[in-house]
Amino acid sequence: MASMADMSSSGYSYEEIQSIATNILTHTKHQPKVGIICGSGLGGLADMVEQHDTINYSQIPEFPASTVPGHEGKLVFGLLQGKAVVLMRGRFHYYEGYPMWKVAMPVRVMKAMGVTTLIVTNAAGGINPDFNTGDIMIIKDHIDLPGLTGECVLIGKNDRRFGPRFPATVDTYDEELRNLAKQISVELGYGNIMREGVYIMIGGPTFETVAESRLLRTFGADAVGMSTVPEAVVAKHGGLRTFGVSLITDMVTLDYDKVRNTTHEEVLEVGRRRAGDLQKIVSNLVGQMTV
Ligand SMILES: O=P(O)(O)O[C@H]1O[C@H](CO)[C@@H](O)[C@H]1O
Ligand code: HPA
Repeated sequence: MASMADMSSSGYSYEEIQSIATNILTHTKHQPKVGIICGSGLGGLADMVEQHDTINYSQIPEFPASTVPGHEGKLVFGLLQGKAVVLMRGRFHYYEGYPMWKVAMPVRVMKAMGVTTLIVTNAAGGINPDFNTGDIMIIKDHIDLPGLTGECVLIGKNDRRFGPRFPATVDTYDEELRNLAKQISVELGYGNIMREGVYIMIGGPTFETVAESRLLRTFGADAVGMSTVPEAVVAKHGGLRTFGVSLITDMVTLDYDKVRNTTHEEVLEVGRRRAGDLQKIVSNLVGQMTV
């Protein structure tokens, strides 16, 4: 694949994406319909997958490498609650040095493999003062801060086979799936920690200053993270149904008298404690959704 896209281009061609997908499918007996991208420390969902085939990213030509602790760098195919899924145990982030298109390129590969529904999970900082560490937030909407400032994942030449030049994004997160997830959460006894809100993406890797957190709050954001939005935008562009969910792993500092440092270790630690709850909700959602 000598002509593969480089850092300066707008991404892999349609044919290149098809070829990557075809290559990956030779490693598995499954034909996934649901794609799941696991957030920091949230890869344990893969352990619930039955009859699994696991492929390291390093085995896949043209796939980026995971460089962040809590992101293992594996594709896991198998059955989750009886549904054929593919999980990314490890996602790519802009702050790792990847161009935006490369961060989200696995979503196009998933679609080329036959995926019609995308589930994105992440660890996020709580901005809404009514939230608590350990809460689970269904993403109702997002703010693409990099996109608004000129780093939209869809910048570059548009191939209509991927989607339209000017996609609407108002309904990126499927209402039916959000409602089903809320119902499942209540049934599982998680009603008291379940939230719904707006996720804002920052470029990272710095955690926010107090002034920045205050700014993000005035924008109307409930939670902040460094991922998810490029993936969801590419999914919407490609006509995939999307569901997003955040585990609130820390609360951002909005008060100069209560300054505290957020660390990635803390994010992973909360993930270790609460990932099981998120996994139960997501696996039940997959089990009950129509595909
Ligand atoms: O969004 P995910 O991949 O869950 O990870 C979140 O956790 C990391 C910071 O601790 C950042 O990468 C942030 O985006
Ligand atoms: N800020 C940004 N990204 C994050 C945070 C945060 O507080 N927690 C987890 N990911």
